[in-house]
Amino acid sequence: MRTAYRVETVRTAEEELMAQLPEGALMQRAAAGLAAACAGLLGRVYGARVVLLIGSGANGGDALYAGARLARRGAGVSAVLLAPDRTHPGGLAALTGAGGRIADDPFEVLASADLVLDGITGIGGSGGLRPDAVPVARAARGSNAVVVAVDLPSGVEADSGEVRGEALRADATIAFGAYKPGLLIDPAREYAGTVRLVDIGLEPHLPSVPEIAALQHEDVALLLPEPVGESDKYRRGVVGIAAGSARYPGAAVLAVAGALRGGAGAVRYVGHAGEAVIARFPEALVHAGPPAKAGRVQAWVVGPGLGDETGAVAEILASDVPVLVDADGLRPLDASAVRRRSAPTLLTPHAGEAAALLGVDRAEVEAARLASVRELASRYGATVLLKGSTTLVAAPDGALPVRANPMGTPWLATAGSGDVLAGLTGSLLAAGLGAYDAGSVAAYLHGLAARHASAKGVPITSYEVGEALPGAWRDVQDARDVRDVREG
Ligand SMILES: NC(=O)C1=CN([C@@H]2O[C@H](COP(=O)(O)OP(=O)(O)OC[C@H]3O[C@@H](n4cnc5c(N)ncnc54)[C@H](O)[C@@H]3O)[C@@H](O)[C@H]2O)[C@@H](O)CC1
Ligand SMILES: Nc1ncnc2c1ncn2[C@@H]1O[C@H](COP(=O)(O)OP(=O)(O)O)[C@@H](O)[C@H]1O
Ligand SMILES: [K+]
Repeated sequence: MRTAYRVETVRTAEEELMAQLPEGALMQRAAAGLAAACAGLLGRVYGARVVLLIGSGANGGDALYAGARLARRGAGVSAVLLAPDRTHPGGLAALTGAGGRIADDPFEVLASADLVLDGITGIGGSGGLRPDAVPVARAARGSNAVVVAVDLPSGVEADSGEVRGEALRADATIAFGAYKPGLLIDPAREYAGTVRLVDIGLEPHLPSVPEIAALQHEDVALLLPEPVGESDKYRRGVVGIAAGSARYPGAAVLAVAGALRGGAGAVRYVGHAGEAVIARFPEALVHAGPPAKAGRVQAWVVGPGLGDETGAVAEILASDVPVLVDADGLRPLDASAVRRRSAPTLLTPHAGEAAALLGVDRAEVEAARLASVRELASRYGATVLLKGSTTLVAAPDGALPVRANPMGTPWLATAGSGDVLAGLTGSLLAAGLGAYDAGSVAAYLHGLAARHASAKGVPITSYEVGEALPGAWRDVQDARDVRDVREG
């Protein structure tokens, strides 16, 4: 599990740790890790041209001390001071003492740089790059240098992943002690490039519950449902899929495709696209009548491709089993009906649907994913999975970390892939996972399946994502097998 903590939490932990260490030791740990990472990226330090972009805080201090270490190993290091009268004094003295220089013309040194270290702002920054830093950050991006952000790409909001103005686009970010939410959530995550964590000994001082959590293979493996000796198809869980319409029969097929690969013992399809479903999946149980007459299920999925035929939504919400509401099912959604439910509800909007539920513009949701998913979960008293470039899952209980899916791929931005996700998630719900786990495990497997299907980056169809789910499942399960062997 990768975990991220808010700035306030990181600062408290840092203060606790610093109180146990000699003055300046923590910054030296950070700088040593940073310099080592830069050396790795450069391959050869001797003779390399390194440019440091230095702001007014300790983030600049880290960059200056790391620059000094690289200068001692023979790199030509120049510092661009963006706030010359507030530059970290110890860091600057270390750099000049090691033979580093202060650049007169930032654009000249950037034009020939091999590596740029962004030490403009870290966790103390807010509100995008200041105007004087913007042309410098752009020149860094436009150069041939590898751009490395110190702790965070300058200009992004550490706590939310929002980018409220210009920010520096890095190829890599070397983060100290802990991830910050912005390193795991778009749009900021995109600015960070590849993120590497440097251990500065912070972990024992961080609280046990993070702000954001991102599952990894081993975590997902532990959550996958698995049949046991006494299992039969009913005990494994039956998922009901109320999806598709005369106008959109494909959504039904895709939702069933996802559901058949999600661990439930049987998939019941209810709606007007039964023929299309059965033609593709003879194993599906098909009903044309109302959901209440379809037979017992352990979880419902309602919404994909319903078009205007949304009559089933209220009926399904009145049931006493977990319900996933997606797509067209979200339009007629009544918050009080959702809040009244005794069983869990999982809403899976994309940004446009989330915006309609919140009464804001789509762009606002995309810019502030974390705030949006939290607000929806609290307003509806439901678990919410917000789809898109970073899929987030928030539980109605705000005390749980929001889960950020690390496994997405933009190749998933193809019509119908959300239907596959809805079916898959419903199947996991029917198999017994809670809404929070089902949502995050499904997003993970769905993203991994899409990566498999688009191997080496070829366009994929949503049907292929469904077909690739068993491969993704196997991949994740291998992590469990490795752990079992390790633990004897
Ligand atoms: N406290 C410590 O001992 C440690 C701190 N560390 C480093 O310290 C950083 C935090 O340092 P600070 O708290 O000094 O804060 P920062 O260095 O992140 O930035 C704060 C300074 O930037 C200015 N500023 C804020 N927003 C700005 C913007 N948009 N554009 C330009 N300037 C802006 C502020 O006026 C302030 O002077 C961490 O990100 C990390 O890099 C690490 O060295 C680990 C140890
Ligand atoms: N840029 C992106 N990066 C990663 N995943 C994306 C991106 N855009 C969309 N997705 C994913 O693709 C799926 C699309 O679902 P949805 O928007 O409901 O489309 P549809 O209604 O066509 O099925 C979701 O799982 C979403 O998270
Ligand atoms: K930075």
